[in-house]
Amino acid sequence: MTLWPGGPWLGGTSLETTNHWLSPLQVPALGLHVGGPAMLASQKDFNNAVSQVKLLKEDPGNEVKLKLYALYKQATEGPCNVPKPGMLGFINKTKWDAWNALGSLSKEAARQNYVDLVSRLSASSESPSPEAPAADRKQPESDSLVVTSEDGITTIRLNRPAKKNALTTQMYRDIIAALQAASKDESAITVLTGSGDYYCSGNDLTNFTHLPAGGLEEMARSAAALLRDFVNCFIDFPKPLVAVVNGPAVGISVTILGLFDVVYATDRASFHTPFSHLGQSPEGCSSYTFPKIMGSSKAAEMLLFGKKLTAQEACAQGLVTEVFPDGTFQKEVWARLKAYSKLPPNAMRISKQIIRNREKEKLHAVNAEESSVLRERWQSDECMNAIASFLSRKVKL
Ligand SMILES: CCCC/C=C/CC(=O)SCCNC(=O)CCNC(=O)[C@H](O)C(C)(C)COP(=O)(O)OP(=O)(O)OC[C@H]1O[C@@H](n2cnc3c(N)ncnc32)[C@H](O)[C@@H]1OP(=O)(O)O
Repeated sequence: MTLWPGGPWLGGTSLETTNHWLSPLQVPALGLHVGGPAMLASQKDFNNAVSQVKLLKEDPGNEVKLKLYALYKQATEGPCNVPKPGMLGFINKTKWDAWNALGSLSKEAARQNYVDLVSRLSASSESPSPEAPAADRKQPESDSLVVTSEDGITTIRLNRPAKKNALTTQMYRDIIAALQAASKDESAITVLTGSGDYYCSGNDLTNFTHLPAGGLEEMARSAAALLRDFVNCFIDFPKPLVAVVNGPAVGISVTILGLFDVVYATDRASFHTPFSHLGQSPEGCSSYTFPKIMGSSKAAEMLLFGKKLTAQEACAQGLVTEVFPDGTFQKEVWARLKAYSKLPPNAMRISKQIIRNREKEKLHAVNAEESSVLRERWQSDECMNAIASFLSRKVKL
């Protein structure tokens, strides 16, 4: 099926005509409503993305063009409220379905998703080769992250055991780079794990103490942008992604587990999302994935009240795939992963795509919204006081 046949309606499939992808109504003079949370893409970002689409070197394929179309319509006109085309207008109907599927997604979130999608397309069309061998991998900027590739498995290891593997700003950036490299390398499976007795104690709370020249507002803006980019990488990661949870997990290291394909945990692990205690709100798409995984009331107990789950409880709730005795955890898990890594990699990728793809746009929208809400939270007294209490050693979770 081609959704973009040559013809007056949509233009052809060649890249010279990509400026017609959005032309059922001809791209209007973009006099769009701008509003909503300030951190979402600006009108200018959106206009730039619309121009950038026309410069893509590779045709992104019909499925992606359909997404671009739907997001464009939602961003410029809001939810689909035009009558459904009849069966004979097959292309119109397919496009209508794509737009309609975005439901009540706000114009601002659609605009952000459009900008994110174009930026991902631009990045991938600029990448020099689809396969970056492990030897060419750019090593992380600091020792706090160690990336290795062996036996068909790329392992990203948080390596700051003295600080319970708390995530510094540089570590978020390094993880993003490591995931981007892993998505293109020869490995079949990618693993995230930690060094020492903790898996990860979440965001390094001292990240909030390095105030840039623009003050608190600028700090919150850039942290929200980093958070959004970080979580987007997990949403889009194309290969099987496995968390090897070697000890307690806190905050964002727990919430993103909903974006992993498999989660193995030692029986020493615990899972803690103390957002209210910290004056913060959920991220990592957990406001969407947790209720789906464990039901809304169990999710609320974790995300609103900060209930800490044992590994067995997390497994019973579906957040963890399997729990292993601590004494044999590493041996058992790695033996299993090595066996899985020998399975045909393309089949695993394609199966993951089928399982995850229809959720992706939703997850991007959730991520944009959560990041936007957190940007405000990080500037609140509740959050500032909680962080100050931790840093002055008055409170430990
Ligand atoms: C830009 C994107 C932002 C995304 C936002 C995400 C939100 C979150 O992730 S919220 C979760 C934030 N995490 C926490 O609140 C955990 C705070 N840490 C603790 O409560 C405790 O340290 C612990 C329960 C994790 C461990 O307690 P334990 O007694 O075993 O060890 P400690 O002596 O406290 O820790 C050793 C050492 O590590 C430092 N540290 C631990 N966690 C953090 C952290 N999250 N941020 C900064 N520093 C941390 C702790 O201060 C100790 O340091 P010193 O040895 O120098 O005192």
